[in-house]
Order: sequence, then structure tokens, then C-alpha cells
Amino acid sequence: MVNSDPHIVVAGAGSIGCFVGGLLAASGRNVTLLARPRIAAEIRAHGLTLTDLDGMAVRVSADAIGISTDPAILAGADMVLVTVKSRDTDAIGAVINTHAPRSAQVISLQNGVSNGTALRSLLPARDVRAGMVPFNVVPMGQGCYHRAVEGDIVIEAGPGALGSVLAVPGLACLESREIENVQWGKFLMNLNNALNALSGLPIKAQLKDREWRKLMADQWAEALRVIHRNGIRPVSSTPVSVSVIPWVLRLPTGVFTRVASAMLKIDPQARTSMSYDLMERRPTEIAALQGVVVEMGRMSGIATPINAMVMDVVNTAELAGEGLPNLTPNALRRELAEGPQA
Ligand SMILES: NC(=O)C1=CN([C@@H]2O[C@H](COP(=O)(O)OP(=O)(O)OC[C@H]3O[C@@H](n4cnc5c(N)ncnc54)[C@H](OP(=O)(O)O)[C@@H]3O)[C@@H](O)[C@H]2O)C=CC1
Ligand SMILES: CC(C)(CO)C(=O)C(=O)O
Repeated sequence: MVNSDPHIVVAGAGSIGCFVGGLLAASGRNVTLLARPRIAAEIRAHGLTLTDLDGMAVRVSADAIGISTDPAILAGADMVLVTVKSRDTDAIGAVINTHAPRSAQVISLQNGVSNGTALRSLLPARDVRAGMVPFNVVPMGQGCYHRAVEGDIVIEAGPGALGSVLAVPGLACLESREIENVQWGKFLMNLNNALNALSGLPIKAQLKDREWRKLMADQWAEALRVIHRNGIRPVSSTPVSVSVIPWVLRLPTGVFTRVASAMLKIDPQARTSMSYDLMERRPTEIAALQGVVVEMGRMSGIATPINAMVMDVVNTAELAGEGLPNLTPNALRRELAEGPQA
């Protein structure tokens, strides 16, 4: 049975949670953002402004959306959208388990391939769905969130037509019976989060540099070998198959730019979520991305020197706590040649 007016609680409202929750509220859904005090204060002061690269501009006043810093708000949830970073999945899972009714459906809108499984084991006997958010959201300040990469949300198919609850003007949501392969396709894209953060550049500027693209291609091909060896068949989140992407990335810049613009629209200001983590001196999701490739490679007896090097450099940048390190692709190639993993 579809509840026609479910109370949707966004657990961990940051960039993705405020954008998705805001668009749902703008279309009349009953939404509460469970947020940290700094984000709750910002939205209470400014409301939400949601924009995108196609000129969308949606205003949500502070009284048109619930805002709370108290996890007890989950007691009234019919549906919970999990939008915390992967490092906080266990903690938010425990909070949901304590406060949300057993009947509440839980949907993970996170990157990585294991958050759905982690939530399922923390929340046994509940309807937990994995999801995939293809687009990037830039936090602009004063309650403004800008979607800077195109694409439709995909969630795991199941009873209750949950996709139709989340599909509102400005937000498409599809359901898939092969969500794991969809997530693996996005996972491969997300391996660039680290390179982008290490470069200190917006994604578009980083991808204009053929040396960054070659490094991304090598990293992608290395990861794909490990993923295929484990019998996984990732579904591409672009019109180009995951096996062809390294070839596309290695094209000369002029040709690449023409092919890429037909594949995916990206706003010049978009930066990956890992860039914001380093900028704001927060731990990154590297363990859920390159860390997974390195571990799977180790288990399968396949060397993963590029993913291991990138993980080491990100861990070092995290520890240094000095923001974006502004490295060059050559500096990373030198690390690869000199590092312990060579
Ligand atoms: N940003 C993007 O463009 C994209 C992000 N994603 C994925 O979506 C997920 C969310 O990313 P994003 O929105 O960028 O992350 P953000 O860091 O912007 O938002 C997560 C928010 O949750 C808060 N939080 C953590 N634990 C709790 C808690 N127990 N109670 C209340 N709030 C909590 C965090 O606060 P604090 O920082 O203080 O802990 C933070 O404000 C990640 O898996 C990311 O990889 C996917 C596609 C694009
Ligand atoms: C940029 C994007 C959409 C793809 O890497 C992303 O998922 C992120 O910023 O985490």
C-alpha cells in the first residue's frame, strides 16, 4: 500500500539531503530535515533556495519544511532518507533503530556500495533500500543548494512504489531491480572524487587536463579489473559503457570535450563531495571508495597500486588538515613510482 502523504525524515541533511528534501517539500510532501545545529540555523534564517544547471530556481520558506536537530523526530517518520557520509552510516543506523517505527521505509541516498547492506544489518526486519544519486550538489551558503551535474536518482525496486513518492517536479526517481550494479557504475565515477579533491580544481577544469584524465583512466581500468574478477557487472551512469570510459578519458582534450558534453552535463563550479570534505577538514569517504578496490584486490590477488597510492595521499591530506592540497597529476605519478605500493 502506498501512503499518499508519508512523513519523510531526511536523516543527516547536508548537500544531498537539503536539495532532495527541499524539492520534495516544494512539491507539497511532508518533509522534516534532521540536521546539525549549524545547518538547521541556516535554513531557519534563510529557508532553502534550490537551483540547477538548467535554470531551475525553487524557493522553500523555512515554515514549509520541518527542521529539527532532535533525533526523536524520527518517531513520526513513515520514510527515512539517509544522506549522511558513509563514515556516519553506523551511527545514523543506530539512531534510526532507536527512534523510527519499524514500519518506516529507509532509503540510502549515499555513495559507495555497502551503505544499503550496512543499514540492512543495523535495521533487521525493516524495508531498507539502497539508492544512487548521480548528480552533484554544491552548497552555496545561506540555504542555497545548486545541482551542478545532471541525472536521475535510482532506488532499489520493491513493494510500495517508493520511487513515485520521491519523483516530484525537478527530481526524477527511478526504481531498479539491479541496484547493486547501478551503484558499482556510480562507484567507478566516484573514484574521481579523490583525484578531484587532490587537484583542488572544479571537476570541469580538472577533466580539461589530459594528464588528470589519463590518471583517472588508469585508476578506473585497475578498479574495473578487480570488480570484473569478482563477477560484478557495473551499469554505467552515463550513455557510455564502463569498459569504454578509460578509452574516452584518454582522448585528446578537444575530442574528449565534445564526447563528454554529449555524455554528461557538468556546471563549471561543480566539485566532488570529497573536495568539500578536505576543504572543511572533515574525514573523507576514501575507505568506501579506493579502500574497497584495494581490499577487493588484496582478496583476489590483483595488484591495485594506483588506487592504493591515491588512498594514501588522501589519508595524508586528511591528517594534514590543510584543505585542498592542489596537487598535479605528475606529483601523483611520482608518488606512484616512489611509493611503497610500486
Ligand atoms: N554532495 C554531492 O554532490 C553528492 C554526495 N553524494 C553522497 O551523498 C551522501 C551525503 O553527501 P553530502 O550531502 O555531500 O554530505 P554532507 O556532509 O553535506 O551532509 C551530511 C550531513 O549529515 C550530518 N550528520 C551526520 N550525522 C548526523 C546525525 N547523526 N544527525 C544529524 N546530522 C548528521 C553531517 O554533519 P557533520 O558534518 O557535522 O557530521 C552533514 O551536515 C554521501 O554518501 C555522498 O558521497 C552523492 C552524490 C553527490
Ligand atoms: C560528483 C559526483 C556526482 C560524481 O563523482 C559525486 O557523486 C560526488 O560529488 O560525490
